[in-house]
Amino acid sequence: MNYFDLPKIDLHCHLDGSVRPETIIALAAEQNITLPSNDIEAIRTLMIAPETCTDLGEYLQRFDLPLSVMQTAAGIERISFEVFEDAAKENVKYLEVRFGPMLHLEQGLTLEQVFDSVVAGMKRAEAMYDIKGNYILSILRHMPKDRIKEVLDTAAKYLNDGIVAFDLAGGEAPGFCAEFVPYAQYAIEKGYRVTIHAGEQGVGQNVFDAISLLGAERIGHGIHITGHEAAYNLVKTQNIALETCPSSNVQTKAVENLASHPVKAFYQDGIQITINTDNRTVSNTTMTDEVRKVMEEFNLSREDYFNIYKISIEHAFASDAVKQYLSTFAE
Ligand SMILES: O=c1[nH]cnc2c1ncn2[C@@H]1O[C@H](CO)[C@@H](O)[C@H]1O
Ligand SMILES: [Zn+2]
Repeated sequence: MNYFDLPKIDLHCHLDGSVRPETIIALAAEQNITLPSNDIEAIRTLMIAPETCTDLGEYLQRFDLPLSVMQTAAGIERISFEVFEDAAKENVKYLEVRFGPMLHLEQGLTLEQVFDSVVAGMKRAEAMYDIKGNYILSILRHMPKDRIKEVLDTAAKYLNDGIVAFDLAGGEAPGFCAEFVPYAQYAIEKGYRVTIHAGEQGVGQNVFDAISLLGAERIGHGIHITGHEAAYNLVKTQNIALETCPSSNVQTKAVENLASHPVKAFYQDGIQITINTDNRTVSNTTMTDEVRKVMEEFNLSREDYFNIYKISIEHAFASDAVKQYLSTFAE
C-alpha cells in the first residue's frame, strides 16, 4: 500500500518536538544563539530521542534545544508554518498542533504575541497547501499554575479560529488531575475542548480521572487503560478517543516494543483509536511512517485504515465544514 498517498489526520503533534534541524541552525544564526554544533547531522542527533530512553523524563530533555530558538515572533511563525508545510507535503489533510504557551516567554514575548505567531504560521500554510489545522494549548503540569487562566483568556481571541483546546502535558505523576479541576472547568466554560495526556506512563487511574474530573473528550496516549478495568470501561462507554503515538510510546518505554502496543486490541474491541506522530523530530517520524508501522505490524487492511481515518474525523476538534471536507477523502 502507498502510505504516503493516503489522506491522513494527525491529532497529536507537538510544535517544539517537530522543528526541522536546519531551521534550528538558521534561527540560531539569526538570533545570535550559540548552538552545541552547527552541523546539521549533529543537531539532528541531539534532537532525536534515543530509540530506548529510560523513560518519559529522558525523552522530554530533547525539547530544550528547539525551545531556545522559539522565543521570537518570527521564529515561532516560521516553525508553525513549516510543521504544517511538512505535514501537507505527506498528505496530512488535517493537523492539530499543540504547544506550551508559557515555554515561549523567556525573551520577553507576550502571550498574545505567541498566539499571534503560531496562528499566523498555520494560516499562511493553510493558504498555500491542501491542509487545515488548529492549535491546542498544552499546560505543562510541573509549571506554576498562576498564569493558566491568563493563557486561556488571551488565547480566546482565536477560539474556534485557530485555537480550540486545552491539554495537560509533561511528566505524568499519579493523581495529577485533582490539582487541575478548576482550570479545566474554566477552559470548558470559555468554550475550549479538552484532551489530556494520561495513561502514558503506567497509570490507568489518570485516564479515569482525566475523563471524570477534567472532562477530557480525548486522551493523549491512554495506553495504560489496559491494566485498569474502570478506566478501560469509561473510555469505551463514553466514546473517548485515544490519540496513540506508537513510535513515541516505544521510545518512552510506555510499551516494550511496537508488537506489544495495544492499539490493535483496542481497535478490535471498538475503542476509538487514532494514529498520530507526537513529535515529528524528537520521535524521528512522519504520519506516513506511523501509519506504515501500525498497518504492517498489525496486518491492518485498507478498510481498517479508513475506519481509523473516520474515527479521527469524528473526534477532531474541527468545525463541521472542515469535517465535511475531510470526509470527501474517505473511502
Ligand atoms: O509524549 C509526551 N508526553 C508528555 N509531554 C510531552 C510529550 N511530548 C512532548 N511533551 C511536552 O509538551 C511540551 C509542549 O509541546 C514539550 O515541551 C514537552 O515538554
Ligand atoms: Zn504528546
